Amino acid sequence: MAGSVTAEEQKFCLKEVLDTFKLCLTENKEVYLEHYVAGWRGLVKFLNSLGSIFGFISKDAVNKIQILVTYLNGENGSQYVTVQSMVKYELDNELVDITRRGSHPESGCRTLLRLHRALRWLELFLERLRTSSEDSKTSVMCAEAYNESLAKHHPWVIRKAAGMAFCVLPGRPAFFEVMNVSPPEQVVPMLGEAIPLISEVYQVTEGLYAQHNLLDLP
Ligand SMILES: CCCCCCCC/C=C\CCCCCCCC(=O)N[C@@H](COP(=O)(O)O)[C@H](O)/C=C/CCCCCCCCCCCCC
Repeated sequence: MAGSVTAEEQKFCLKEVLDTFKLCLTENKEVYLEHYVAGWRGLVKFLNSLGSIFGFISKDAVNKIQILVTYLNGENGSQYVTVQSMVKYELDNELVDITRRGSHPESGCRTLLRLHRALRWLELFLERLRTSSEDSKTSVMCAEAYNESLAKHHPWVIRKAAGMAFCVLPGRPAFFEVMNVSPPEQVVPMLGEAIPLISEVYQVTEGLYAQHNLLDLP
């Protein structure tokens, strides 16, 4: 049926996300926006499978993905092929609110920055998952990763809501099951493959944003 999304398409698959992040970097270490947002889309599937308490997080991520997809598919889409070209285009054309929110509250640069900060959370969380023992608590790993990364950018109310959502995260075995990896023993090696890729994409973006003083965009 045209336009309908099958259950299979909505199902998270760690391998799929891994493959997407593999495609993210060009030979010159630029970040393809198309694959970057595809990686996030895949991750949001995981979040959606955890229940409605994560809906406010998923909604925010989907909203930001959609903003970037609209730029990618828009009339200036060719300027948005890589994060590097997006930064250059938006800065050259004064399309970014640099110090306070003004006429460009949804620039590609500030929108991607929010996902970029979340990518650091993901890297820290996955590394904890990878090295955890069977009885480790995903809620604790998630909260620790959050406190080391995203939390400093969020107001009290969001930190509280996120903290409450983390408490209902499933245990490590159920969590691994949702990753849809067969056999499940492959989850840890697959995380071992995914984390350096995610980390490299994060580092390249961080370097670019630092170089242009964009790390604190309002
Ligand atoms: C490999 C499989 C295992 C891990 C799967 C993880 C799946 C995670 C999928 C998505 C993560 C959500 C990314 C959230 C982006 C948040 C961006 C952000 O910081 N937005 C805030 C600021 O935006 P503006 O107001 O300036 O536009 C916004 O205020 C935030 C709202 C929502 C709360 C965000 C809390 C984020 C918590 C970290 C994610 C926890 C997911 C737990 C699931 C394991």
